[in-house]
Amino acid sequence: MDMKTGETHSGRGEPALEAIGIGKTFATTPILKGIDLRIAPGEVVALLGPSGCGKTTLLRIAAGLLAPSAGRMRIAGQLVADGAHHALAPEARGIGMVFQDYALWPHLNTLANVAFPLRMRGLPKAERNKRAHDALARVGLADMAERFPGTLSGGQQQRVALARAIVAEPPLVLFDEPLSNLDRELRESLALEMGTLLRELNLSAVYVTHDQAEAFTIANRVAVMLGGEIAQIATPEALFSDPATPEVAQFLNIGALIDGEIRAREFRCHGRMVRVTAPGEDHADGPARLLIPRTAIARSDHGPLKARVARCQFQGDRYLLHLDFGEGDRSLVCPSDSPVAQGEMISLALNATRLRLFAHA
Ligand SMILES: Nc1ncnc2c1ncn2[C@@H]1O[C@H](COP(=O)(O)OP(=O)(O)OP(=O)(O)O)[C@@H](O)[C@H]1O
Repeated sequence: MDMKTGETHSGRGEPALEAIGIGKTFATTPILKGIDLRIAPGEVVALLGPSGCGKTTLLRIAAGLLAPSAGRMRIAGQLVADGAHHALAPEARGIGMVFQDYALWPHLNTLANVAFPLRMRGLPKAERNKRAHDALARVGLADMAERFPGTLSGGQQQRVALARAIVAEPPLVLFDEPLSNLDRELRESLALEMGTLLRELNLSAVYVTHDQAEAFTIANRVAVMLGGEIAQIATPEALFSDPATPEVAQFLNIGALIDGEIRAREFRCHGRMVRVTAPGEDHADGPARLLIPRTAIARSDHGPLKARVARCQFQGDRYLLHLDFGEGDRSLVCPSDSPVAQGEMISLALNATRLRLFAHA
């Protein structure tokens, strides 16, 4: 990278980010366990996972705020971390960052805030103002250059933060839960806006969030992180239709997971309320877990699947039946036009192609 202009000369055809076997141990506790991740130029990957799974730690390693204990990382082809011995300083990585709290300077106007990283790199004033104006125009704030952050809405401030992150045309932008401080409604509309903007700008980005809807709205691919590992990385649609493990299905709350066994190509659960032909390829006899996604069931008087109604919830335009399959699993719900008494058994039709079977390890 040219330290004066902040231009990154490493190849744009290289992956925006490449992590190979990244590990991180705090004291004696392994927090990241061999993370492999490759982000193509123009791709947005969300790191999605429960609190403590290591998302922020991985992001901080990419930013250069933490060194890994093991593994290598490249940004746009440039080696930025190699085990615990070599780590390029954050400011030498040429990346953009957007944080939870926007971190805008209250005493600088929008244009000066956006131009700030260029000022740090010693660009002449005319050049940095021109580039800051361009970045503001790209996020749709061309006419707000003179305004101060305190006079902007939360959404506008977030767009200023994005303009500042992209002003030096970084090969990679890191987002650390940028919408998590906002209330739900604003978060949803901003996620939609941010997703559209990231695609239009053709940015390469890592986007950390624990909000599934936000990850699905914003990212091309979502990496589900569980216990310091990437349990699965795929498009949102593929995660839902083909979760790699029961844990991924459970974290994404796709439907009910029922323990049982396969015998002669038939899955049965011990409570005997579920008995279906085992979906997919040949399965060996033995203990297994069946995933019944919410999208696989519908009420039907003569359906093959039986469930007990645990709760009937009135929702204004319909009822939502919370179902119990006899093992205390209440994660399946089914809409209904009419109320059903608690404890009543109902029949369900099944879309067998959507069922998923996991053999017990
Ligand atoms: N500097 C540190 N020293 C010791 N332990 C740490 C340090 N930083 C993080 N951890 C631990 O590493 C684990 C992962 O933290 P991390 O912040 O990466 O999780 P996260 O997935 O981003 O969670 P959240 O969504 O709550 O931010 C946690 O158990 C945390 O307590």
